[in-house]
Amino acid sequence: MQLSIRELAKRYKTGDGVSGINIEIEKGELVTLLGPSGCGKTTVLRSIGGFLEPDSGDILIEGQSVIQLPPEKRPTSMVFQSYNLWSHMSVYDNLAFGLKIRKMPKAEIRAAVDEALKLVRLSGFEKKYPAELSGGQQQRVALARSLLLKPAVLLLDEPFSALDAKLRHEMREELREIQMKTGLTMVFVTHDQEEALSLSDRIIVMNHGRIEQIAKPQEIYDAPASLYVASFIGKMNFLEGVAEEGSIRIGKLRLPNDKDLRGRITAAVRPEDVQLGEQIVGDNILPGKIKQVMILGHYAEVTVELAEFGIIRAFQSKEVVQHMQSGQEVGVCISKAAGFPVEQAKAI
Ligand SMILES: Nc1ncnc2c1ncn2[C@@H]1O[C@H](COP(=O)(O)OP(=O)(O)OP(=O)(O)O)[C@@H](O)[C@H]1O
Repeated sequence: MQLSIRELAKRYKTGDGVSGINIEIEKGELVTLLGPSGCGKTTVLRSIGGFLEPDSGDILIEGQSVIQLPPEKRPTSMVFQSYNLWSHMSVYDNLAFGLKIRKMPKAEIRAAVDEALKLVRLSGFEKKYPAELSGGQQQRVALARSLLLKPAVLLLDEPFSALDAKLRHEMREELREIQMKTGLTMVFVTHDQEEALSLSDRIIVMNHGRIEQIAKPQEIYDAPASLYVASFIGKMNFLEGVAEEGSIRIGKLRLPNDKDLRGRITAAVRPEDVQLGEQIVGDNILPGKIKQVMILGHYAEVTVELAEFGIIRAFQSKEVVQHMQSGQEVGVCISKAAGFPVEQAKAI
């Protein structure tokens, strides 16, 4: 394993912190720590980088414990949201600095800086100063500076959150390219679920200082491990239901139940698993009334008020909703639901 985190715990004086953190990351993986503000992502990342001393637990990189080492002795490098470039130094000097300290010969430094700038698409920017660069360019320089140090694990703390949406998208793609070219292991912190879903090999979803789920993006989306993950990732409907052996009941609808759950549950239903039709009576149909139809490119988001269950949202193709309008009665079918114990709703 490239990076192993074992039973990491850190409690601040305020009582906040993280506990029971166990993570195994393979070489070349890009893993994101995802969760809302205050859930403990930065605490985990800083512990890996050595900027923060955990109360207990161990961190191993390439099989060696690094827990006793200061940040500069660890085989890690951190990219911060705020870039942290030296404003009085040119791009070249910002990049060369760490290598000069390591006493690398001048010619080698030049070659390494050239290569790093090429990787972040900033060849020719050597003589510029940080103030002459855009936010995205400054972040690319910061990234190049970290890459130059050839860390075993690159740590990225919300590196793109200061950038506008378009640039953020571009930077994600560039980071993915860099990962493919270098095969570098990366741990990326974000509170943006879209960023995590589009970037990661695996996502670690955190909540209140604990890990809720570690899985590939598709699995996190299709099979959330808890109601919290279900509510945090993607759009989701929540309906009251009852779980029995082999089935989940939502009113008169019966859906397969693949979990060992019984009794009252909260059923989570993705909008793409809701179908609308003109037929409003039937065994597998819940009656409802359309509240709103919103066309978004090739599909439409339709909001329906169900007689017994309140609001449900459905993603439909544009063709299906062509003749639908607000106030119209519709039949609602659900093809798939995941049940969660009702108590989990309190933990969100
Ligand atoms: N130095 C500190 N002293 C006391 N409490 C702290 C300290 N640093 C963090 N905390 C608290 O610990 C919890 C976890 O913080 P952390 O910064 O790890 O969360 P985060 O998920 O990275 O949040 P954000 O996305 O806002 O950076 C929060 O409740 C925070 O207020």
